Amino acid sequence: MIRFDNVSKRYLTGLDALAEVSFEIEAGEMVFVTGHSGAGKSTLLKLISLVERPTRGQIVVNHAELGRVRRRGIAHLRRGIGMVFQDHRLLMDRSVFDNVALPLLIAGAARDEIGKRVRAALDKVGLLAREKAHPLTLSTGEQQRVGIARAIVAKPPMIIADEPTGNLDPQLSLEIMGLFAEFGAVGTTVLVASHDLLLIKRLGKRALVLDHGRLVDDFRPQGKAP
Ligand SMILES: Nc1ncnc2c1ncn2[C@@H]1O[C@H](COP(=O)(O)OP(=O)(O)OP(=O)(O)O)[C@@H](O)[C@H]1O
Repeated sequence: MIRFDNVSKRYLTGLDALAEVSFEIEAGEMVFVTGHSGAGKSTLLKLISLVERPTRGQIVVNHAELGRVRRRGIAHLRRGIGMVFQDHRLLMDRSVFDNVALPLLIAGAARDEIGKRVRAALDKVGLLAREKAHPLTLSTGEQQRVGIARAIVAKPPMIIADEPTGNLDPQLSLEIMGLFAEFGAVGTTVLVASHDLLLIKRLGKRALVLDHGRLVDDFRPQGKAP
């Protein structure tokens, strides 16, 4: 779950990237955050993963109040969040398997456990047959799916994704978003930043709309009351 209470973020430049933003996302919900370029979408995700700290307000993520999380606690908090990026940030000199295994290696998982979990994650994104391949030999959509497998391999209670379909064509984008929706359906909280309104509409999910750092709409598809 994620809760923002009156959260504002002013960068050192003096720019208010977020202003008095409040919302709550329950465990297992899939929600989009959308808005124009520069509206504050990435900033909102960075506050959740503690890449940035808010100037004012309170944020609770997976029951942890972030204001109380000190530098030493950040790695622990991030283990509870699977992160997906537009540029997927894969290690190009490692195999698909090794890329997906990374979060488990960092967490100190046992070798046979790693094998089992990596294959389960690759199976979920439809890439089980490509575990030995190198990311450079995969299509852009496949690379993005490796990034998603890496994000879910340690079974985090939450996934956040920043423009995960930014480089993909409409059909692939829909497939990738469909994957995220599946994770939501099994109890994972999913928050996806996207400017693709058409795609968001097709998915029929809740959408937080930012405009110059302000939350101007919390759109819920019909039949899904708060
Ligand atoms: N580290 C920073 N220092 C100063 N200003 C920043 C910093 N990061 C972002 N900004 C500014 O804050 C505002 C919000 O940026 P943010 O990246 O959150 O928007 P966004 O909605 O994700 O945009 P886009 O869709 O273009 O990625 C923008 O005006 C941006 O220039």
